[in-house]
Order: sequence, then C-alpha cells, then structure tokens
Amino acid sequence: MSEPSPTEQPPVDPEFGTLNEALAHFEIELEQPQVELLDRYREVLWRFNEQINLTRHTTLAKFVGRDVVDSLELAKHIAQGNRVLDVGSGGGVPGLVIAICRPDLKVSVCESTQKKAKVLFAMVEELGLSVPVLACRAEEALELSTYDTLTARAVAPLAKLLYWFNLHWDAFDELLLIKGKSWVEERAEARHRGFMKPLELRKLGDYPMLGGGESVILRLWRKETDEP
Ligand SMILES: C[S@@+](CC[C@H](N)C(=O)[O-])C[C@H]1O[C@@H](n2cnc3c(N)ncnc32)[C@H](O)[C@@H]1O
Repeated sequence: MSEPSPTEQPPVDPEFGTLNEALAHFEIELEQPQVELLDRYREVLWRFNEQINLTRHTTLAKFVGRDVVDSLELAKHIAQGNRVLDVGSGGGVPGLVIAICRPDLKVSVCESTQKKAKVLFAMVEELGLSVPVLACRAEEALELSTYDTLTARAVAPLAKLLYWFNLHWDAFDELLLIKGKSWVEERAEARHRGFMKPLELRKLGDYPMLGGGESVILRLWRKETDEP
C-alpha cells in the first residue's frame, strides 16, 4: 500500500516539556500563581479523564492551543466583575479556565450530566476554587439565579441553544459563544426557525484553531437593550 502524500498527513502538534513553555509558544502571559493553578487544573482534569471521558486534549499543545486559547479569547470580551454562567462545562472548559485566569469574575459552571457535574465538584474542591457547580440543565439554573454573561463551547448548535434560552433572557444579558466556521449555517438555521428575531448577533473576533480551521467568538443580546 502506498504512503499518504505529505499533504494528507495531519499536522503534527508541537511538543512541550512544561506548561510555561506551551503558554510562551502561544504568546499567553499569565501571573505565575495562575500558571501554577492552571497546571494543577490540567493535572486533575487528565487524572479524572482516565475514569470518565472529559477531554481529548491530553497534550500540553492541545490543552493550551485549544482549551486555554479558546477560554482566554472568550474572556477578553467579558466585562470586569461580571457574574458568568458557563453552560455545559464538561471538564471545565471554558468555565474553570476563565475562573482561574480572571479572578475578578464570579464564575459558576453548569453541567447536566450528573457524573460530569460530580467531577466538576471534585475538581473545584481539590483546586480550592470559589466556583459554584450547578448539576442541572442551564435552563433550570436560569430559573433560580441571574447572570450578566452566559458562555458555552461545543454544547449545541445555535438554534438549539436559542430554543433552550428563548424564555430565559430576563435572567442574563449576553450569550458569548465559541464556534467553528459552521456558525454561519447555524445562524441561518436559527433565523429560519425565528430565534434570531428578538436578538442581535455580533462576531467579536476570530483566530486560527490549532490543527487547522478557525474559531470565532459570537455575542448575542436582546435587540431592545444596548450591546453589553
Ligand atoms: C461536548 S461537551 C463540551 C464540554 C466543554 N464545554 C468543552 O468545550 O470541552 C457538552 C456538554 O454540555 C452538557 N450539556 C448539554 N446540554 C446542556 C444543558 N442544557 N445544560 C447544561 N449542560 C448541558 C453535556 O452534558 C456535555 O457535558
């Protein structure tokens, strides 16, 4: 059998010996106590990942190049001091990464799969983070508390998210999403289903994704209010 041509080879991730090296490669500057806490989070995440499927990003390159980069690109657009609810946190991305890197924010994480929520509780406790873990669907959490910002990565297509949150916009001001290039088709589907009518959407930025492709950060808010 012939070898695949070089153009068919998947790109090789860079290899790093330490989290500091990986952060430097991606030009991420954090205070040293935050780097140490982030590294402890990574260790705890990878340890729990041996028991329950939380992440496929089990190299320093992927952890930083995908999880930390996504979380910080999103966090750039969150105003100082905001109350944030990360929807469908899974293993804690972006919620726990943002809580570590932006201690000015009041981050809560929400996860509807009970096994994963249990792990989030354990991770938060082990790391000594002050992050409430809500073991329920985000729609239920929004009936109990209000937030400035909702965040989500890889939880559901836009139309589905907007369907879930349709009746809950009084409980938060903005929805910040990390999406891939399919966001344009997702917006078309959400428009087609009428979910975009009361909302504004702005693409806040884009950046290359490790391994190819592009990520975008989207903000949605209610038409009758100013952009948060
Ligand atoms: C594919 S994982 C993504 C996890 C994480 N955000 C990430 O990017 O690595 C999606 C998670 O969202 C959770 N989820 C789905 N619908 C939800 C909802 N309505 N409220 C809270 N969590 C939800 C699922 O249980 C799952 O753990």
